Amino acid sequence: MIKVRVPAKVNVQLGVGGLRADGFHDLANVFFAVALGDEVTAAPGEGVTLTCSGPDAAQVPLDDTNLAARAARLLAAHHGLADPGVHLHIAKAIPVAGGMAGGSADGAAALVACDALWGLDTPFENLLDLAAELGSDVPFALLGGVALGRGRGEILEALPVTGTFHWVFAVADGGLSTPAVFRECDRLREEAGTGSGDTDVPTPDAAPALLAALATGDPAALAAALTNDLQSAALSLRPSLAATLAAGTEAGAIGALVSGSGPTCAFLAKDAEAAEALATALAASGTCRTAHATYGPVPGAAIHPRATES
Ligand SMILES: C[C@@](CO)(OP(=O)(O)O)[C@H](O)COP(=O)(O)OP(=O)(O)OC[C@H]1O[C@@H](n2ccc(N)nc2=O)[C@H](O)[C@@H]1O
Ligand SMILES: Nc1ncnc2c1ncn2[C@@H]1O[C@H](COP(=O)(O)OP(=O)(O)O)[C@@H](O)[C@H]1O
Repeated sequence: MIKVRVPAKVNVQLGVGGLRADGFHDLANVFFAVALGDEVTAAPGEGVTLTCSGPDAAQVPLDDTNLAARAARLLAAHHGLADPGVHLHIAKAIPVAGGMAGGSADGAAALVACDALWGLDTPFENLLDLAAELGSDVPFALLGGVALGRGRGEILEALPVTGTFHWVFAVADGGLSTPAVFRECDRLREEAGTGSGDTDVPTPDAAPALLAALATGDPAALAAALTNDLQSAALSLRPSLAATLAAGTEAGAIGALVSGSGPTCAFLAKDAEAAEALATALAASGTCRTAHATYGPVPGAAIHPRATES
């Protein structure tokens, strides 16, 4: 049995370019991996089967659309395995459809777990290519740390970072659909008269102040540099998130933004103690379902050394 831990992400910068002909947007996506994560276990089985546990398990599809199952089948096909056998179990802690790339994390974890279970020893570069076939966010879940994602987010460059940053995530009731939030971003741009195509919208790039804040490990500077071009679209589709962001700021967060396509809201705290107090205040604020204190950056999908047996 192989157990893999995999992190969720927050986008500390999400610069969104225009809509491309292939339906994706070019991004300057600065991913940041946090300790809040899922665990995916791979055990010998017949065919590809799946179970899921955790408070949000009922919202996770257990059919072939699940990114963990798709990852197992893609890896098997890559190696020409005609009859792959694995039972995957997802212990789900990452909010579902929350803008924290939980499905992508499980896809990355399943690639690593099945690779080990089946003794394939696939080179990391090939795993990254398979991950990009599964989804724009999946390669980062393999890499972890902090990275700039270009293209649709799949072309990664690891970024230098110093120290540990402390975060709180306020989990909303219900999710938001990623394609719907990108569509709303395009609609708001059209409405503002700026155009939404890739010839109208400038190609985004990582902000120098953000890169410096990460490299020097300065939480106040990172807080000041947090940006998300999808935030107004997420707020447009879910206006109640404004109250969540305000509650976190009033409770002492030094920075606040919607995580990716939302609706989870992310708050930066000055230290671990401040993060715990902020999570308690947010959970009691009535503006979210629950709140978790966590930290990062942490590594990408990795086999848990003490949970592996043959
Ligand atoms: C917005 C982000 C920010 O990291 O994550 P979430 O907040 O959803 O976790 C990502 O770009 C989500 O990546 P991911 O969830 O892997 O998306 P994919 O499966 O590749 O694409 C789903 C759909 O989202 C839209 N999409 C995604 C990526 C991108 N660069 N441009 C897009 O327009 C497209 O409509 C696409 O059909
Ligand atoms: N392993 C998985 N965990 C969660 N959702 C999954 C998974 N595989 C596929 N999905 C589907 O992907 C959708 C987006 O989920 P998720 O990746 O959690 O959110 P987001 O795209 O906001 O980061 C879910 O609503 C669900 O239908």
